[in-house]
Amino acid sequence: MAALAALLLATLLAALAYLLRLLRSLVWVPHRLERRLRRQGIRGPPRSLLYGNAAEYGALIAAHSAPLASFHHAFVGRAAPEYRDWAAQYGRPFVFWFGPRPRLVVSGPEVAKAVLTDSTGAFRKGSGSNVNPLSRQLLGEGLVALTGEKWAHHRRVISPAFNMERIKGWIPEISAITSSMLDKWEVQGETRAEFEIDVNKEFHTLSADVISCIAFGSSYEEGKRIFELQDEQVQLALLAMRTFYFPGFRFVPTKKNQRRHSLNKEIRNSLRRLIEINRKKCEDSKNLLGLMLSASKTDTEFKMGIEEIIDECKTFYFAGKETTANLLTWATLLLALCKEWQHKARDEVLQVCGKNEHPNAETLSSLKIVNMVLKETLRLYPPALFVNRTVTRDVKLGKLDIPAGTQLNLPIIDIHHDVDIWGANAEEFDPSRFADGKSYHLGAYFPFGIGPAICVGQNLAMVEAKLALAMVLQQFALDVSSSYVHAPMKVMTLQPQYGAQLLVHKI
Ligand code: HEM
Repeated sequence: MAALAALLLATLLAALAYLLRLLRSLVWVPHRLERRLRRQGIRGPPRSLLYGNAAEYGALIAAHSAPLASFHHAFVGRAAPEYRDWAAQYGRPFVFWFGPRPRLVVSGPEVAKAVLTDSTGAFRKGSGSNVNPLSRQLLGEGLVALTGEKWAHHRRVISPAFNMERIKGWIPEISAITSSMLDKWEVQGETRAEFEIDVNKEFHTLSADVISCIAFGSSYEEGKRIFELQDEQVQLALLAMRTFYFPGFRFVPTKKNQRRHSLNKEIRNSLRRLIEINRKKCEDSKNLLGLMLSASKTDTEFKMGIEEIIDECKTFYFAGKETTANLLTWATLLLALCKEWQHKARDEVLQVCGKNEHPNAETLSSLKIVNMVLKETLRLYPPALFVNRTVTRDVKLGKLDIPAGTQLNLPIIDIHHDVDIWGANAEEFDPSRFADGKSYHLGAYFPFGIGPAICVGQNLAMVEAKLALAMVLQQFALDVSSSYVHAPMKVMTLQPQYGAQLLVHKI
C-alpha cells in the first residue's frame, strides 16, 4: 500500500514538474520575450497563446491569393505579404509568432551581414520550423537541420563533393541529361512549329535527375519514388511549420501524423535500398554518397552512421532539386518576357559555343551574359525567400537588444527588392546590374546565404543552371504562353503557382 502511494506521489510530482516546464516554455518565456521586444517599440499582430499568428498569417495569404494582373516583378506583397503588410502596419523591425517563440523580421544589408557572418556563436542556424520535429521529417537531420559540432563535421565530409573542380568534372553528365530533355522537346516540335511546354515540370525532372546522378550515382527513375513522396511531405511540413507544436504531439495518431510517419518510413526505406544498390559503384567514387560511405568506415571523428547518411540524402534530394529547378523556371520565364535579354544571351551562347557544341567547362566560364541573367533572376525571384537564425544569447544588433530565444528572420526577397538598395528600378529585370566590375553590399544580395553556412550546393546550382539555360537558348526561342498566369508563391521555395507555360519553337 505504501509502495503504491509512493508510486502515485512520484507520478504526480513528475506530472507536476512536466506541467510547470510546459507552462514556463509556453507562457512565461514567450511573455518575457514579448515584453522585452515591446519595450523597444517592436510590434506585430496580436498573438494567440497556442497558435501565435498562424490564423492571421493564413488570412494574409488568402487576402493576396489572386494572381497578378500582369507579368511584373513587384510581387513581394503576394509571395511574402508579411514583409509588406505587417511591416507597413507595425513598422520595421516587426515580430510575429508561429508558436511560442517570436520571429523577428529584421531588415537592411548591415544586419544581414552581421548575423550571417557572425563568428561568436550568438546566432545559430535554423529556427522554429527546424525545431518542430514534424517539419524536420522532410529534410531529415541533415546539414540544413544540424548545428554545432555535428554540423561542422558533416559539412567537412560533404563539401569536397561540391568544390568547383569536382563540379566541372560533372559537366558532361549534366549536359547529357539536359540534352535528353531537349530531345524530347524536339520531338514535340516535329509536328508543330511552336508548342506549349510547362518548363517548371521539365526543370524539376532535370534537376532531380542531375542530383540523383552526380550526388548518388543513380538515375531519376531510381529516386523517382523518393521525390514523389517528398512532394507530399512538403505540404505536411508546411502545415506543421505554421501551427503550434505541442511537445509529444507527433506520437498522437491523428490521420496527418500517421501519413507523416508512413511517408517518413517509406522514404527512409527507399533511401536505404538505393544506398545498398549504389554502394559498390559509389565506394570508390568521390561523389556525395561515396564520400559519406567512406566516412562511415573510418574510425575517426569523421565517422557517419547509415542513419545519418540517410538523413543527408533526404536533405540533398530536397535542397538539390527544388531550388535549382525554380531558378531555371524563373530565368526562362523572364527571358521569354524580356526579348531583348533573350537575344543578348542567345547571341552570346552562339558566339561562344556555336550552334551545335554543348558548353564545356571553358566555354561556360565565358558566358558572362547568361551568368548576369541568372544572378538577376536570383535577385528578383530568389528560390529561398529568407534565412532563419536562432539567437542563442542576449545580443545587441545595431540599436536593438535581442533576447536569447528569439528567432531572427532575414528576408532575402525583401532586401533583394528594396528600392533604397537597388534604385528606382528595383522591381525591374535588369541583368546589367551584375555586369563585370559592378559591386554591391554583401548583405544586400545573398540568394545562397553568406558566411560559414552558405549553401554547400551553390557551385552545382550555378553550373547546372548556366549549362541548361545556355543549351535551351542554343536550340529554342521562348515566348510566354497566353495560358501562363503570373502568381509567384512561397511553397518552401518560390514557385509559379499555376506552372510556367512557355511557347517554344526550334531555331
Ligand atoms: C539556386 C539554387 C539554390 C539556392 C538559391 C540555394 C539557397 C540556399 C540558402 C539560402 C541556404 C541557407 C544558407 C544559410 O542558412 O545561411 C542553403 C543551404 C543549403 N543548400 Fe542550397 N540553394 C540552392 C541549391 C542547392 C543545391 C543544388 C544543393 C545540393 C545539391 C543545396 C544544398 C544545400 C544545403 C545542404 C544547405 C545547408 C548548408 C549548411 O547548413 O551547411 N542547395 N541553400
